This record gives sequence, C-alpha cells and structure tokens, in this order.
Amino acid sequence: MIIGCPKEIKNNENRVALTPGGCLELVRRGHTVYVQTGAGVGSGYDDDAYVESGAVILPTIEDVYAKSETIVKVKEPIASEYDLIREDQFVFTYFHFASSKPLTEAMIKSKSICLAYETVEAPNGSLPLLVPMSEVAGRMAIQQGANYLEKPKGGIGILLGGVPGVKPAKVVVLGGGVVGIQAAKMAAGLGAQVILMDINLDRLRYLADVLPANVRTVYSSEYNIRKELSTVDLIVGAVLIPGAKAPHLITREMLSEMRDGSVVVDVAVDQGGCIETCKPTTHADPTFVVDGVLHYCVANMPGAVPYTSTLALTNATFPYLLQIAEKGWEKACEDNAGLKKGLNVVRGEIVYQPVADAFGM
Ligand SMILES: NC(=O)C1=CN([C@@H]2O[C@H](COP(=O)(O)OP(=O)(O)OC[C@H]3O[C@@H](n4cnc5c(N)ncnc54)[C@H](O)[C@@H]3O)[C@@H](O)[C@H]2O)C=CC1
Ligand SMILES: CC(=O)C(=O)O
Ligand SMILES: [Mg+2]
Repeated sequence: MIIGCPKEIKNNENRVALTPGGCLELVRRGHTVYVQTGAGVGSGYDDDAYVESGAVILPTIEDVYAKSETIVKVKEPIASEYDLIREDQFVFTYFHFASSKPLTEAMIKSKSICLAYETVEAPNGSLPLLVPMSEVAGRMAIQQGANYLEKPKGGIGILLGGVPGVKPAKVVVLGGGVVGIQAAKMAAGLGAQVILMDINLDRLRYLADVLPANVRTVYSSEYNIRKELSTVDLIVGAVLIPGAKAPHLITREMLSEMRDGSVVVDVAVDQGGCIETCKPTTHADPTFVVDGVLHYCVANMPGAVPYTSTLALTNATFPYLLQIAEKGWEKACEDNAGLKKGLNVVRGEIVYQPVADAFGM
C-alpha cells in the first residue's frame, strides 16, 4: 500500500501521525511510505530519521496527497486540504464531523473514505484512539485552568490548592470519562475542591471509589450544575456522546450566574463544546471572554505537547494502520467490527448516524 503522512497545518499542531518506528514496520512489510518534509520536526523527528526508516520525503503537501492511496494524519483536514483529497482515497485521522458542516460536505463531495479515530471502538465499547489524547487534554485542562485563574491572565486570582488557612479553589468537571477523571485527579492533586459530574451511575460509583476525598461525585443535571455556578472558579467541559454534537450543559443564560474572572476550559470543543458560548480557539489565541467569564476552547490541546502526544497517539493508532495497510481498508473493517465503527463518510455518503443527525442529513 502507498501511505502518505502530511505535515499538520492546524495552528500550533506539532504532532505527526507516523513515527520513524512505525515507518520502519510498514516499509519492512513492503509498503511505500511518503512523508512530507518537516512533518516530524515538531515531535523531535527530522527528515533523516524517516529516510533511515525507509520513507521517501516529499517536498509539498500536494505531492503527499497526490501520490498516496492512504493518508494518515492527526487533525481533521482544514479548508486548504479539502481539494487535495480525491475519490477513493482513504483518510485515517480525527475528523469530529459533527462540529463542522463544511468539513462534512467537503468530504462527501470528495468521495473519499473517511475513517475517524474518534469513533473507532474497542470490544469493551471504549474509544481506543481517543483515549490517549483525552488523557493528555484532561491533564492539560487543569494546567491551563490554573494558569488562566491568575489575575494577570484575566482570571479571578485564586490559587487552585489555596494555602494552609485559606480555602482552595472550586473546580467543577462536567463528564467523568477519560478527560474528566484525568482533570479531577490533577485538580485534586493540587489540592482543589473538586466536583465531578456524570449521568452514568456506574461510572460515578467507580469514580467515587478511586478518586481522593477532595473529589465529590454528583449526578449531572441542570439543577445540580446551576447550584455550583455562583461559587465555581474553574469549569472543565468533558462530556461526550460518541460522534455526536456535544450537549449544551451550560447555556448562555446560565453563564451569567458565574462570577467575573472565573474560567471555563471546554475540552469538548472538538465536538462543538458543552458550554453554549464556546467556540474553537487556537494555541496562538486561546481565550476570549463572555459575560466576564474567561473561555479556553483550544480544539487541539495535545498539539502543544507533541513529545508526549505523538507517542501516545501513535502507540494506539499504529496497530490499526498496520491492519489497514496489510489487508486494505474494506477487509480490515470486515474483520474488525470496532475499526469499522470509525467509518464516518464513505464515497459520498455519511455512514455514521450521529453525524447524519447533527446536520439532519
Ligand atoms: N480539545 C481537545 O484538544 C481534545 C478534546 N477531546 C474531547 O474531550 C471530550 C471528552 O472525551 P472523553 O473524556 O474521552 O470521553 P468519554 O466518553 O471518556 O467521557 C465522556 C463522559 O461524558 C459523560 N456524559 C455524557 N452526557 C453527559 C451529561 N449530560 N452530563 C455529564 N456527563 C455526561 C459520559 O457518561 C462519559 O462518562 C470529547 O469531545 C473529546 O473529543 C479529547 C482530547 C483532546
Ligand atoms: C482528540 C482531539 O481533538 C485532539 O487530539 O486534538
Ligand atoms: Mg458574570
């Protein structure tokens, strides 16, 4: 198979979808690997490392798309890439279709095959290609939240853990999945008073068992969320309904109950965000203020820590890429029902129901 790995072009996206180690495994098995020059630099891999692993370096993104049957990348194609993707080309990456109608329409029009990392399922129903980046983003959410709570950054001016004799900050985490548990652990470790909300009672039982005493689990409802708004310092948005547009757990109207200088970090922004006022931001310009509340809504948080994220991501994606390379995507999906769940758009049609529902298509 001919596999191409372009350089990511989203703002401050420093991850790369294929490491030299992965490249070596593919080339050994007789596959051809094209890597765009500089694709790995942000993650610590120069072109020479790929050449030593048997890859061919191409000078432009156009070359990579034109010469490859399969494209493996990290983030969703952005507008300048839409026209590079062609009929029958197989694209393996994060897509987050439900948050972007233009992307969905462009991929339908391309007649390519789009297999989205974020909806691939493991036999136990977990999302193995989302988990590692959610682990990164969950941890980062607290680092970022703590930073923006500082006064010079626009925050209310509170230290997450407080100090002896002075109370800590209050952190509310909406969604107790992978992002949620990592965020809660980090915030608790720093000494904050943490409230972790979910609607899955079994999950709440588990969270209550494994998390420290300064994390309180609460059933997620509008009533329970509203009760915290006037006293919360930091809210982390971490809900997910796989493949679907995120539900708005905090509406524009509810936001007005929060204090000036309080912070929301809506990690769920890649699926549209669970705070109504959230809109995607970049690492270059990560925040904006609505009604006195500082919003951090970066859609590619792990892109800022590529030395961690590239390895964590490719450890998970590579075994699937190998199945696709060895068998072709159709046979690989036939043999692996969880991989097949990643198919979102195939040759001009949406094949993933929550994406179709998001746009009434
Ligand atoms: N911005 C970024 O850079 C990144 C964003 N993400 C995103 O973070 C979000 C969360 O991902 P994960 O934690 O991996 O998902 P997950 O599936 O592990 O957890 C989601 C949790 O939300 C809960 N939930 C659903 N509806 C709820 C409600 N109404 N109230 C409270 N909880 C509710 C579920 O029960 C589940 O426990 C996703 O949108 C994911 O794509 C992940 C990584 C990076
Ligand atoms: C999952 C996601 O949005 C990211 O890793 O950038
Ligand atoms: Mg206000």
